Amino acid sequence: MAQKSRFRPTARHSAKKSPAPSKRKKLTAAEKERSTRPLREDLVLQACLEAYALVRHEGRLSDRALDFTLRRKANLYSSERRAVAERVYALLRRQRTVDFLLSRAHPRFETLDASRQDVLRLAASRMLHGELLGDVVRTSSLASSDASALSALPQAAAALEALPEKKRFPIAASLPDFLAEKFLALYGKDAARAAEAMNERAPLTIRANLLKEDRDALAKRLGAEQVEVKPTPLSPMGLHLETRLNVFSLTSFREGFVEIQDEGSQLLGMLVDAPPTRVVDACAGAGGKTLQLAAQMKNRGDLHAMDIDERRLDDLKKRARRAGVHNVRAQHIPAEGAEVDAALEPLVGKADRVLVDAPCSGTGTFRRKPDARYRLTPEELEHHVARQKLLLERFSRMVKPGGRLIYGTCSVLREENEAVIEDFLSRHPEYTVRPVAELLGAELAAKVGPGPFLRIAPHTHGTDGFFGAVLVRAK
Ligand SMILES: C[S@@+](CC[C@H](N)C(=O)[O-])C[C@H]1O[C@@H](n2cnc3c(N)ncnc32)[C@H](O)[C@@H]1O
Repeated sequence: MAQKSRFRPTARHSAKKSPAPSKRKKLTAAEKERSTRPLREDLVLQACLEAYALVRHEGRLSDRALDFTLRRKANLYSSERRAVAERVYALLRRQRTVDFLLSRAHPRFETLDASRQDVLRLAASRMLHGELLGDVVRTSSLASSDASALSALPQAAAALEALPEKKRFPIAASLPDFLAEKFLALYGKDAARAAEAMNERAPLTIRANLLKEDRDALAKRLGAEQVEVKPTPLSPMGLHLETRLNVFSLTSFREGFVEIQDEGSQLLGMLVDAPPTRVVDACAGAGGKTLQLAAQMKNRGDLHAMDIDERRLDDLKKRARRAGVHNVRAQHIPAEGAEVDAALEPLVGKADRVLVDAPCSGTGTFRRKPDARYRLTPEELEHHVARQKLLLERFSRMVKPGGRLIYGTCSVLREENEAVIEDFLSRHPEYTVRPVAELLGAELAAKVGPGPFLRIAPHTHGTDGFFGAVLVRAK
């Protein structure tokens, strides 16, 4: 990034991807007027500052901070709420770049108070995303010395470009140094492209609930709700929403025809290929994949959904009810100690499939959680890896002879993926790798790419980053 072209005026945030109002629903005269009205920039700025400060200075998660702020700002119109979310996310994605540029462009940036710095950060980020200097200055309530710093951003960007690659890349990609190193090692000459794609806005993707109808029927149903969709290129049950809207407000959602799920997550779910017998989803969370597995099982057999987080399991139960899923048994399990063994004992050696969708660094989902990268530390990554190895070991005990163990993460890092599998196989000669191509079918396998594992990422597949491995236990 940080080529001078970044400062060329390109599409504006809301102008670029806002749905055509007429496509969505018939607007009342008042709504029509509001949707075409210019943003009340002072209110938008206040809301951006509040949400951003909650993330940057108080360590809140970005989605929660935005939710919290926007709930309190009930007077904002939907176009303004969208602008707040887009601007805050855009800045979080480019935070390190923006800070570097401002520290070059503004002689006293580091000594300014936090809120003045944040006003400047938001303004610089908008320029970085293609808005015009004049528009940004006019709508940003900047002190005049701060406004002139913005006009020095292109020179600061040139200074960034002139840095040696090892220094430039982490700043340009807006990644912590240790992660940037890992990206370079993993992707080599494609590292910049990989990081760029992780800094793009993610598509809004849904999965058709195949217990009710297939994706073509769902696309028609959504069309009747004035929602434009496009089939996902890889998953046969996915649709990208072309219109930005609140999915929860759709009748199709409330009636259980739709689940929000990234296309990559759907592909990982497909690897389970769950028969209608006994299946365990060991880290089920709120059930994104559990519901997909229930559909694979045609709502028959026993699907054991386990997690240590009771609240997520409560969500799972609600989602299962909405989706018309009847074969799930949600089980809250302890995280550690002898009680874990006792909780799993009845299923030891009994499951045809065990999915371990392990907690991970989330490096594959940075486009949705742009602040996550700044929280991740090398120590935390080590902790994730140790836990992944432990969980794979622990839950593998439930796989019956001839059954399959499916391991997945939403990380792109080898230490959380291939290395965890290698470690497991070194201690378990009774398991062999089943190449994912055999489960996905020739056509899809060709699109997903070579190798025994599922390894997808935003820059290569347009999905979130996911890893999946299928291990078969000898009979
Ligand atoms: C990647 S998330 C799962 C996402 C979920 N499968 C989905 O598709 O929506 C990992 C989950 O592992 C759970 N977890 C963490 N430690 C665990 C443990 N010791 N045993 C079981 N689950 C655990 C977390 O609570 C979290 O819900």
